[in-house]
Amino acid sequence: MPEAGLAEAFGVTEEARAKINLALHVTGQRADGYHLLDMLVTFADCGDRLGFLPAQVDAFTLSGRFGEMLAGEGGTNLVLRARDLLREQFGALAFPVHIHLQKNLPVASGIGGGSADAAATLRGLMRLWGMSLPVEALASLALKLGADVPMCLESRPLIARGIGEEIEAVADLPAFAMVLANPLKGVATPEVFRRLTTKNNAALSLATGVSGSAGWLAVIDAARNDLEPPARQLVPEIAVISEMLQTRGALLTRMSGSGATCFGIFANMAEAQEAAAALHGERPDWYFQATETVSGGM
Ligand SMILES: C[C@](O)(CO)[C@H](O)COP(=O)(O)OP(=O)(O)OC[C@H]1O[C@@H](n2ccc(N)nc2=O)[C@H](O)[C@@H]1O
Ligand SMILES: Nc1ncnc2c1ncn2[C@@H]1O[C@H](COP(=O)(O)OP(=O)(O)OP(=O)(O)O)[C@@H](O)[C@H]1O
Repeated sequence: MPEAGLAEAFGVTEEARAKINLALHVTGQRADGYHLLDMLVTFADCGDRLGFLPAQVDAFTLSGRFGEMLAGEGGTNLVLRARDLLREQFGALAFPVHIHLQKNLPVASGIGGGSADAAATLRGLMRLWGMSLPVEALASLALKLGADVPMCLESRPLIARGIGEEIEAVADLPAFAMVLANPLKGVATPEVFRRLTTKNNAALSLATGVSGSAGWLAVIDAARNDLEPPARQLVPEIAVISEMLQTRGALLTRMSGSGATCFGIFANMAEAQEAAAALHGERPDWYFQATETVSGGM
């Protein structure tokens, strides 16, 4: 469904922006097996889109380049899990709803598509149902849906610690011109964590007073994604696609989340768009998307 169509057909619409882990350090492990992380995160101005409409009975429909991939998953879709969890809070006042998901982001790709969809569902349904939850209650409900969901509720530049629930906004992170690149091989997050050999790495080092794109680029460049080496073992195409981004002029490339999506930061949007078009020409069967990330002062 085209964007205008979604807005016309559904009274309430929400964007589910792609989450980009600019840096991800694994700093420890909790007793329950979850890993402690220290992350610098931003969000792209591209993503999935959701529409919400009152209905006689609950309904869920899908469209978009990757919609088919989720068609057989029924009630396990994070959108429906988010709806059901929120409904438990509001009871009979949470009337039946038709939710439409335009799935534009690759699935299981390290840019938090499912988490962003779940967060957008929480936001959209609270608007449709005309209800809200206290901030802490909403954050803990989000965390039940996945470690990335609390930060996707924010969808602006932030530092996240713990397993992602300790969130601090980063007001001075600038927007970046970026290309997202994915070889369309899904990566199972637990498998990447399982392959980690070192779990007590140094925390992120963020000097105070960093400013401007060049300053932040240097900070990001000095950091890492500790999940990248184990993900590269699982998906050799990650090395290939990173090199393709560099060859097309990226100033910095890195993998996001547990992969396999890699991002390249470019000097400006014109260069990012040109690179994405050239990369698409090289590998039309892969995913390349030029995008501008949101700035902290949005
Ligand atoms: C890698 C990140 O994408 C970084 O933003 C997230 O930490 C993963 O977030 P997510 O996809 O929402 O992850 P969840 O659905 O909560 O967890 C999936 C699985 O990944 C592993 N997992 C996840 C997060 C974490 N901090 N430590 C882990 O070990 C666990 O085996 C967990 O069962
Ligand atoms: N709405 C949804 N969109 C994408 N995946 C979903 C959705 N609902 C359930 N899933 C399931 O969740 C799993 C993870 O998908 P998702 O796209 O969120 O991964 P990811 O981008 O690697 O996330 P993260 O960066 O948070 O690790 C997939 O295996 C998929 O089957």
